[in-house]
Amino acid sequence: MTDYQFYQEDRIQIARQLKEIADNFTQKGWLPATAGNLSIKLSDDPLVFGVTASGKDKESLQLDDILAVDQECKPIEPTRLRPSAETLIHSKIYQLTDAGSVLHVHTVYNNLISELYFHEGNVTLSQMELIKGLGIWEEGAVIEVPIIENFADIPRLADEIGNRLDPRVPGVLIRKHGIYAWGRTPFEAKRHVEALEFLFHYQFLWVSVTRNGSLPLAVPPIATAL
Ligand SMILES: CSCCC(=O)C(=O)COP(=O)(O)O
Ligand SMILES: [Zn+2]
Repeated sequence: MTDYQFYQEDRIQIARQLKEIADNFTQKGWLPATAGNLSIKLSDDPLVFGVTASGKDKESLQLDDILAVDQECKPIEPTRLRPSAETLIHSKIYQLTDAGSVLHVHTVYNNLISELYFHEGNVTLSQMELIKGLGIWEEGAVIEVPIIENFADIPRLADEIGNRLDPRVPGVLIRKHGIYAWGRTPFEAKRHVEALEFLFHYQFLWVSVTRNGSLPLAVPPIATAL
């Protein structure tokens, strides 16, 4: 039996976990138009991880839409699937952090925030209870989420993400593209995506309220008690 065959059982397991996460994010509208890619690490040394195939509709992800790749993003065995075009970013994050899972989603609020704060290089989020969802429990915590230019050249984009990672913050924004977030487990990575998305949504609405003196028209009115 080759080393790679040895991963077989784990690969079925991680395909199920990735599908569960994709289905959940789909309900939230976070994987539109085939956007997004998701991965779970199978082995540290050598680095091997399961990642979604490129161009698949992540809103109806199938278990066989996931393939296992090595550190260079090469499939570990013959397959008709192409790994996500952004697999190099996953590999970079696995190499530089203790991530066991890396998740990437495109949302309207992460795109808005990435453009609103791009020229500052990061978005500062402070004194929000949901910062604890990132595993940061100090009172009055202030964090800065890096914002990277959306380079079309993926090796350049991956290098830039690697250069800007903040070890305390499990996520980076790519300008008018989306977010990469990660965690030691798929559950933790999902929690980090959800916490960051909540914080971006809040931040955008808060800035809209305070800059314009009113809520944006698109915000539904606050429900009144019956
Ligand atoms: C239609 S989304 C453009 C590509 C992208 O940003 C993305 O997240 C999906 O790429 P993949 O190769 O992983 O399908
Ligand atoms: Zn993307």
